[in-house]
Amino acid sequence: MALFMDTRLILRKVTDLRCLTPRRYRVKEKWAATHAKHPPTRLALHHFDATYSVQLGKLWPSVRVAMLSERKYGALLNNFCHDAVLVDLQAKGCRDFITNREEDGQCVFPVFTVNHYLSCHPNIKCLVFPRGDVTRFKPARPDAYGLLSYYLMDAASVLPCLALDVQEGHNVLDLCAAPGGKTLSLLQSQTISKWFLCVNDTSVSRTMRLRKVLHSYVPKQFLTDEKLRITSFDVQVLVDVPCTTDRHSLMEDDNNIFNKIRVGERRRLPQLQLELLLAGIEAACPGGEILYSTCTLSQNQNQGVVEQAICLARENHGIQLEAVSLRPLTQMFRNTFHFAPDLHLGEMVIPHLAANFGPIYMCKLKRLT
Ligand SMILES: C[S@@+](CC[C@H](N)C(=O)[O-])C[C@H]1O[C@@H](n2cnc3c(N)ncnc32)[C@H](O)[C@@H]1O
Repeated sequence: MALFMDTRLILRKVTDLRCLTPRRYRVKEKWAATHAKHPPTRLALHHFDATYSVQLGKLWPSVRVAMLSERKYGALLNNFCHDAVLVDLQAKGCRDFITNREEDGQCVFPVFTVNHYLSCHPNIKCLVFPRGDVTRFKPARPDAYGLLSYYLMDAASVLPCLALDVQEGHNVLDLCAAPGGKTLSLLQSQTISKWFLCVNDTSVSRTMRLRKVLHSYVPKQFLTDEKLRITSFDVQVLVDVPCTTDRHSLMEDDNNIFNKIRVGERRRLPQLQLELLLAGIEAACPGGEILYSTCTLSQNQNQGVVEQAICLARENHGIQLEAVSLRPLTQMFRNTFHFAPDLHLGEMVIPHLAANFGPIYMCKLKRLT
């Protein structure tokens, strides 16, 4: 017994790394200097409590609990990978929420409308654990060619790509593309060889991450200049703008937009979002479609930006736009995600403890002139 106690004592001492650090290198942590009195995560929570309790009313307490809990991921399957991970993941209890929707019950929309989104993206597969199951995915492993088998992302982030509805012959512009989750979803489409994709992002470091993601998941023959260009323009435009990234802001103090030194940047966000959406609208041809998306619950950054963009495009550029209903899409996935009820413009996945995805806001506009 005494021996056992001694061993435990020694172990505890060894795991306390301070005893392995020479005294002159030890740093005494200074709380006042190293820990902000009001960490950005707390500032974000105060801000969200003030604005979202008004905006979401009685929904806010449950959305708040979900946002402060561990988020749920989806595994976007990499169709270019040669390993049979789909069967493995299904054996673990996952299901592809896009094609396997039995538990979504009866659909109230005509079959042709519901199937429309899927007919264009039969290959996009995103696996999720069932409602209420918070099992984590293991990191993806490379196949014999070095391509990773799946990409972990908020499963709701696939919805803007489905909503964009890319078809053969389209030119696609992903205006704010890094680190590349949505680009990768778009590239999984069966018709990838029949359209051109242009991806753009201002941030050099994030564009490097985007390149790394693409090279880890997509074979070289699809990354040639004729198929994919990493810069900026055309018909279908995905405008996935920078926003207050509500979940990140609540959970991580690093790189947090609620940090006091970033107040100006945060206040300028709606203006930047408006400029990006207008750039996307101008880049689209008449008849083209623009998909605006964010990962915030904020009305100012969502419907507010879209309303202003519709107005300014008409007044300043003579461009007429109409909002395209995404209701068929939300009906399709209503048992996988929780959608905000009755938004007058666009649709929004709201976090819920049983399906802790989002927030993801999306609004589709069609350029008429
Ligand atoms: C929400 S993230 C995009 C996430 C990406 N679509 C994905 O699914 O992985 C927003 C991106 O917008 C980029 N960004 C910020 N200002 C921009 C600008 N003026 N033009 C283009 N991209 C911009 C940021 O660098 C950031 O990578």
